Amino acid sequence: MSLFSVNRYLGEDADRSILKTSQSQALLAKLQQKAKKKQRQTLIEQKRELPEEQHNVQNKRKADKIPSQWTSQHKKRRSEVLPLDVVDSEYCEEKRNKGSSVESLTAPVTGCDELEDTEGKESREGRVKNEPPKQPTEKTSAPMGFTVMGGSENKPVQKVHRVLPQWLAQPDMIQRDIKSNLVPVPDISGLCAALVKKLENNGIRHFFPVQAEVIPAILENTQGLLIGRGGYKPRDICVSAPTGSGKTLAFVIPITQVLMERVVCEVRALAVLPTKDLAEQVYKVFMSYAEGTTLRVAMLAGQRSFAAEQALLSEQRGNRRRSLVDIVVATPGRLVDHINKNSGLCLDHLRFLIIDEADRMIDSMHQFWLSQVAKAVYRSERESQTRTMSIFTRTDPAHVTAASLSPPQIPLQKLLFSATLTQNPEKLQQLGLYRPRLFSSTNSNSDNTPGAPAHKQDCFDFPKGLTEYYIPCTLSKKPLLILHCIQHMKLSPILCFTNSRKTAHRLFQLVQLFGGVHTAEFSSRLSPGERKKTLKKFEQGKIQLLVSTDAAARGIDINGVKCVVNYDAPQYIRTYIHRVGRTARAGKTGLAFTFLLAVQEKNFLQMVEKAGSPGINKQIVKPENLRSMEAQYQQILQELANVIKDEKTK
Ligand SMILES: Nc1ncnc2c1ncn2[C@@H]1O[C@H](COP(=O)(O)OP(=O)(O)OP(=O)(O)O)[C@@H](O)[C@H]1O
Repeated sequence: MSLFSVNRYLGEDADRSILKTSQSQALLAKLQQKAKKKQRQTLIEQKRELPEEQHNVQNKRKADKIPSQWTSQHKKRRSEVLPLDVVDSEYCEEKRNKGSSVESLTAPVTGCDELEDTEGKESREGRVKNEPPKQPTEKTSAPMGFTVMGGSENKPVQKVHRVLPQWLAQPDMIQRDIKSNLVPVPDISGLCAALVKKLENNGIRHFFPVQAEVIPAILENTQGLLIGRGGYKPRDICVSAPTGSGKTLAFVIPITQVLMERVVCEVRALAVLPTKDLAEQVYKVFMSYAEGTTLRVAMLAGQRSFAAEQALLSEQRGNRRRSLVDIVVATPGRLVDHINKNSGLCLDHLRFLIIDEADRMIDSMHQFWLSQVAKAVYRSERESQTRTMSIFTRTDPAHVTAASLSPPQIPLQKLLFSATLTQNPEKLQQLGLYRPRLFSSTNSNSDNTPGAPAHKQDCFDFPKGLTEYYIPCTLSKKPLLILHCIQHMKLSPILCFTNSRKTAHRLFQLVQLFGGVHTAEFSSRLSPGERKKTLKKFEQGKIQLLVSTDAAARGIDINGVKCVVNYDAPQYIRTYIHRVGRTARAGKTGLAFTFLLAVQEKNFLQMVEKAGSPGINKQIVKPENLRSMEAQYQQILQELANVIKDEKTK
């Protein structure tokens, strides 16, 4: 028997399953009622058959007003007819329903005592007032009048609404429309002239909305020796803004600004990204703004040998270790390697931990990379003092008290960025955020009161300049459709996504055999060097169709993608958002097409609508528009079969 129950919000799917459960429970209740009715009928029939002698005993007792008692003989006989609990409760109920005197039958039976407390009493009073007998309620008739210990009860499952904590329910809002909310760079205070000049040289005279909000928020907590204002620990910052909205500069600029004032070189900023390609991209941005300053940046993503990376990190001078970098950009696996192998990466002075593509990084939390970083950051005081002569101490995060803040501290501030940041507090909790502050371009809570239930699932923002379409099609027509997009709809350059490496390769081969279209593939089949070259060619407009796996779906900033095509419909909404987000970046416009099979249409459209898409338009491509290519297509399919065969033998 459960003493209490905890109702948990399990997402919309759970709600649906609750609905299903209540439906099945209703069905069960109906069946139980039917069974009960049948039992009652049997009972009545059996009662009629009770021996004359027993009726006489009962009648005699009633007449003499003998306190109602079951004689052992009576009990025995009743139990011979039906099991005791069934007989007693049903029989009592039957009697009561008929409005007859039930005292003689109910009094000695414990299960019926319970009934007496509630319904039985009422019915007697009712009879005194000559009121008509009441119909038994659900409670009295339920299960035979006895409280079933440990049994399953037919209670409807309570629907639990999601309730967000205040910081998630009430974010600092970021304007969605980039173009009409540009903020001139000099309007943001706290940036030195050199950095403003560098921004200008890079063609940046205005900040995008996310940058205008987040840069001051990061700068406001940093003074002098990097201790929070008034000695307090700065709040962690989470940023959820659309793809291509400029999140990278939102952390690169303030971090560069803060660290430019440092005296001693130590690792003070660590940016963690899920893939090598993304790490390299962020590394390049840091490098471009660190150029001309004394700041040093290193990348730990396995692009070089471990020893080469190690040499970048620190050098030994006598018995002292000297850091050679201020900013480290890393992938989780390589980072953990360096921490565990004690390669010279010292995180004692780490001030900023940037987690880009945060939702993906949370998913990879099973790799325990964050706990390894935390271990390296909060090493015991004694241990760290033997290695570095520091005036700072760093203690494990705990409650903030006057005592805990009295020695100088280097606070560690976490900065999370994503276009699809989860709003699941349980997932975010894994990051151990300190008084987090959310900047978001969507408010998923329709009711703005703090703690009010949010009924929607995670809802995301789409780039303003993006127009979404879907094209209903059949499996065999997909290759012709992509060619139609290039040759007749003139949509190139197209970034085309497939769900697997194999499909990407086959489609690439097929389009090549067709001829007339400059095509390339982008997947883990290629080495990092080849991938880099391919992206460069695509950016230069030398490739009309780039067929890619999801390797290029997240975070990759490719200039001039006019159109994204989902050759295979993505299974998850986050994948869709990141794929289509490779176009319509930095306030520009872009098109996204998704090829949908008839069986996929309903679910896919529902998924996109639920995620907050402003609308996805239907684009029909008539079969006659593809007919001119069909004969060649059939011929090429045969050629392709031979190419595949050759490939396999090789
Ligand atoms: N203030 C600005 N002015 C002009 N261009 C900008 C500005 N800020 C960023 N950009 C450009 O916008 C593009 C997108 O920026 P960025 O890659 O940072 O987007 P993002 O929000 O990180 O996207 P994603 O979520 O897809 O990773 C980049 O090419 C960047 O150079």
